Amino acid sequence: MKDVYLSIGTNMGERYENLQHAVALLKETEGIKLVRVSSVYETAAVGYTDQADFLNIAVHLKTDVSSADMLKICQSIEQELGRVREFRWGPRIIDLDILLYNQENIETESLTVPHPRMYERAFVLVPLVEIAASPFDVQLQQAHDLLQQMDCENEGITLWSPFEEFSTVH
Ligand SMILES: Nc1ncnc2c1ncn2[C@@H]1O[C@H](COP(=O)(O)OP(=O)(O)OP(=O)(O)O)[C@@H](O)[C@H]1O
Ligand SMILES: Nc1nc2c(c(=O)[nH]1)N=C(CO)CN2
Repeated sequence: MKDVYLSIGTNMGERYENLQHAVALLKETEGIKLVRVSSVYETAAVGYTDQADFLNIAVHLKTDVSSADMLKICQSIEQELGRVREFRWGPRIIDLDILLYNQENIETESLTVPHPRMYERAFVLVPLVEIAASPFDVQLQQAHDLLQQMDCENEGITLWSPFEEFSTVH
């Protein structure tokens, strides 16, 4: 089975419930095994900054679903939760991004993996490194190294709910 890492973010409505809902839908999806969910982090908006703070998590999955189908699953969960795409980097009920897919480099019209902006985003790297499985995975090692070079306090990242609390709810 392939190791896949996703980033999930939300800054509209009941943010914590949105995360729980998205994780529950992933768990219910045939062919996906949920390995680990990170703690929940509250993070200041990056990119377009004049919007509410986000809650962000990372999840580790094992699956034989192809990367193209994984993207479709992410998009269908976004739709199920009622995401309306207003503008790039704007507020959203839920956003699921594929960070890493089995250490592969993927470049298609609809999918770029590793996610092109993940290595500059502390809101992605902090939860990802928390649940990172293998020290031998070059991409995860790179995430870890880059995070160490960042000053996370300046990035406005705080622990909102620890891993144990989140993972016992569902
Ligand atoms: N690794 C990836 N994970 C998810 N979507 C991706 C990825 N690579 C490319 N995409 C494409 O990006 C498109 C736009 O995604 P989305 O609306 O979530 O962007 P965004 O969240 O506003 O910005 P960002 O990509 O910087 O997080 C999707 O339709 C999808 O085809
Ligand atoms: N803190 C934070 N900022 C963001 C996020 C996010 O998930 N968290 N997602 C964005 C769209 O990709 C843009 N900015």
